[in-house]
Amino acid sequence: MGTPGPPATANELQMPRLDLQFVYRFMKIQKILFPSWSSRNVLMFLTLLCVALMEQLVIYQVGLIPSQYYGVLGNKDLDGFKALTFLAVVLIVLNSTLKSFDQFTCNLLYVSWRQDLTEHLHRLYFRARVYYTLNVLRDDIDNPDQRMSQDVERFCRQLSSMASRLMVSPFTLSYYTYQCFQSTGWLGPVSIFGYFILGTVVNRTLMGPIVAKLVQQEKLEGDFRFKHMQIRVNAEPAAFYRAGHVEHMRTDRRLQRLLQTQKELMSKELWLYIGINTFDYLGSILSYVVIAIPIFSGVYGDLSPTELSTLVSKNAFMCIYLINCFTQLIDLSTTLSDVAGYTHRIGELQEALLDLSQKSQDYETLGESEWDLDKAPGWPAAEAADTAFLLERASISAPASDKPLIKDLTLKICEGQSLLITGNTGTGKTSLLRVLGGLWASTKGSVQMLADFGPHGVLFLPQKPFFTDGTLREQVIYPLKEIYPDSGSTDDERIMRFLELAGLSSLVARTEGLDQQVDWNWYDVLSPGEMQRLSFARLFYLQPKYAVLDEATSALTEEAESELYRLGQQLGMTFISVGHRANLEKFHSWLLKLCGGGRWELTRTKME
Ligand SMILES: Nc1ncnc2c1ncn2[C@@H]1O[C@H](COP(=O)(O)OP(=O)(O)OP(=O)(O)O)[C@@H](O)[C@H]1O
Repeated sequence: MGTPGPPATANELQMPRLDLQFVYRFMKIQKILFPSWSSRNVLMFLTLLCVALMEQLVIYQVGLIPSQYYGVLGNKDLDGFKALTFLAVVLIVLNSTLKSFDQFTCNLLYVSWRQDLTEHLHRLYFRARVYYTLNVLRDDIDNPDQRMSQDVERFCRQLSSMASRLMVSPFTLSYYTYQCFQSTGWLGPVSIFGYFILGTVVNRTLMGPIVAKLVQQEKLEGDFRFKHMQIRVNAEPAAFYRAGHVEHMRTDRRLQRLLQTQKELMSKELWLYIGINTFDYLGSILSYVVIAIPIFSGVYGDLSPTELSTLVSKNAFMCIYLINCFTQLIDLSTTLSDVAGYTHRIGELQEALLDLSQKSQDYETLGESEWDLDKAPGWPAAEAADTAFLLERASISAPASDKPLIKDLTLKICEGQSLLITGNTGTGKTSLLRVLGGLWASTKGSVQMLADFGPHGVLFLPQKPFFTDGTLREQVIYPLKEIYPDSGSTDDERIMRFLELAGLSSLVARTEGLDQQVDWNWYDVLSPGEMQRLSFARLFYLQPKYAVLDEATSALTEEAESELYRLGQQLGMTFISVGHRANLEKFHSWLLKLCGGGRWELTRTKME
């Protein structure tokens, strides 16, 4: 096993472009959006296609109406006029209904795509401990949260806005190419296609730098949001430091960087807009150029001026329609460059997540089901293991460091043989727990966890207490889900008893019961000592056989600390604790002292 470190990825060196990698990533995302032929999204996509085609048919009919008015008005045909007006009103109502339905289906498709893509990324992100590795140990993927929230949202929105225009284009293009060919021969379609290819090449060149800039802009957008998040989460310490001024300056600096990049993006987009508009307007005279060539080369030499102008008008109509189809596609260039930027950001994240979840599966022993109902407290426990951890000549280093924190540690942690880990700051106490918990791999030797995670197995209380959003009950039973075996009053009694034992009876009054939804952030309203007590209430409720505690009582008095450890012992827990106070020794059989530079000493303690 090697130390997990940031693997050197080619992504860091590559500028995101409109290239093959974009196509590859785009197709991979499409597989998530359209998982099978019978999927909901395919059905919605087909509905959208039908609506868009019907819309085109109706638009064509509406386009013919003005010329028919000339006929009925010229002939003073009142009945014809009434019938035509009725038809026009019906067609216009039909057209606006279809257009609105088109928009509605696009919006539904956007929501459905967003749901599928975000849920897919969530599945990978929350699998095993991928979220930890990605956020803490890898630095090549910036702001995964921004990618899963805003980037996915914008990608799906832009893609859905392109969808209906893009999907009808093969049909309209084929139809009008045929019509254009009928009226102008091969010259019309060939020159229009040539013009479109030229426009595409020019636009693609102009879009290249936009994609890279957009990716950079989204990164800075994520950094800016993160800064605000940092202030929000740390508002109290910041206020103690009177940090408003300095944080104002730093937050503004991030904003400036973001806005500067946005301006650069806009100036790059300016060139693309110039390209698109030039192409649009040049296209409108292209139809006359197409007609002019045979006229000046004498093909229509024998036609009278009237016949010639009729021919010109007919040909121009078909050419303009065909050119219009192409310009609509070219107009999508700005949207496409946005989609390409988001595709790269989401694609990079997806690749990193797949890579990490693949690796974590290789040495993953914890299945999600292990936190399920059948292992909850009060439920018949599976045969518990006598040994929790077995380390053989294990060496540990911090990520991306070759200096060992611990060298050649051989250790067996068995039931009833509690272990206290001490040592100076930075000697690797928490790192050892990270290796025991499977967050880090050892650099040498082997580390085995022989007991399961969870109730009746091993439970970790990290140095920073962790609380989820939700009720007091959800904090206590965490990370079990809502279902628990002794539901109703039996479970309530247990929770109340453990809260009382942890010295938190008053908290129940504050939250007005176990199941009252609170709208506060638990970190803001609980003192550090209360947070540690609540973590212990959780520990008592879950009753693991082995409790791994990382300075879990550092904010409490020695008496409170002893009391909580004593209760834990009475509940039959074996402790693996990191702590500094001599007071703790009496609850442990072994003392592992980390001396720095990889050295360690393992001795027996004098238990009470
Ligand atoms: N994610 C990380 N990336 C790189 N280095 C890290 C990381 N986490 C910890 N370290 C480094 O590893 C060393 C050991 O850290 P560790 O958290 O194990 O210390 P500790 O002994 O628990 O200290 P303390 O008593 O302050 O809690 C420290 O020098 C720390 O800076």
